[in-house]
Amino acid sequence: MSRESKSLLSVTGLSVHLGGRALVQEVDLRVEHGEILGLIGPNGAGKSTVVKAVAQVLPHQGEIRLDGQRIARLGARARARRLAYLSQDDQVQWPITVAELVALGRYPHRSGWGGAPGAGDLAAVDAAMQAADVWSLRRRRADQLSGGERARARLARVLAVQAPLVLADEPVAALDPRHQLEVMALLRGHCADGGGAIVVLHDLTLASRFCDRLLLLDRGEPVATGAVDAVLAPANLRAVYGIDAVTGVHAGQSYIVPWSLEEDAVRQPDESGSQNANANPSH
Ligand SMILES: Nc1ncnc2c1ncn2[C@@H]1O[C@H](COP(=O)(O)OP(=O)(O)OP(=O)(O)O)[C@@H](O)[C@H]1O
Repeated sequence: MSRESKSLLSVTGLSVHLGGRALVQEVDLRVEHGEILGLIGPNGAGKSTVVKAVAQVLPHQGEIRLDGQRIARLGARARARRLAYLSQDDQVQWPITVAELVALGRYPHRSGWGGAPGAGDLAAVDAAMQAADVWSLRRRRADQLSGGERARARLARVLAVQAPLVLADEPVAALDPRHQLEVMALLRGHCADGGGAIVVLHDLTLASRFCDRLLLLDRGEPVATGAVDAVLAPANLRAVYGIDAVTGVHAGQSYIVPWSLEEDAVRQPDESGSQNANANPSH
């Protein structure tokens, strides 16, 4: 069996052209069962475009396989059961309750795209609302929630699918620190159960804490991919973001905190002993 056929997701030579422009060019990536791949890069780098192409909502070139099967050959229902997509567009347009919004995640499992929900569907919806901490909001109108509440309700809809692969485009952008940690831990839990995820993140601290591997994009092209420490190397942060970062180790795990613009990055270790990336080139 080839390496690709074992991966939960493998993407080869992904390119997206829209409006006469190449938005993404020649991106390769894979997600193994049990793994979070963090997709990072500056604004406009092409992160959402990659995720949308994998979710099959944008035309693209290249090969995308789920557990070795070409995704283009899967029917819409089979695909929707195996891949759940949390888009960056965070609006809820309809005056439905949170419970009804989350139940939309079960449609791929119901007969005839709209048959009555079974006990398994109801249990999945309840579990997803509990996990995303929106149980107490379940009777509230989804279009009247705060940004953070809405983000968790939309995440619950994605969790309710119980798809092996989750594609989450900036799932923590609107969340307070506690809910950010909870959402990342939820995604880790999904992977611990054998699933996998691509998570688009701007927060490099969360990326270093929760992702197994990273893919760094810039201007539509891959700059670095692989182990977190290697991708977040000082040279990459400077080249792509024009920043330097403080790094350290806590509880046996390395972390990173974006610290300064490249121009004023030359600093001495501070009194606490932390060093910036420039002073600690080995990262
Ligand atoms: N429908 C479209 N038609 C033309 N260009 C588009 C379209 N959607 C996005 N783009 C362009 O493609 C590039 C990549 O956009 P994309 O949304 O993938 O970036 P991103 O890395 O997710 O950015 P951000 O961090 O700001 O969300 C940008 O230059 C954007 O303006």
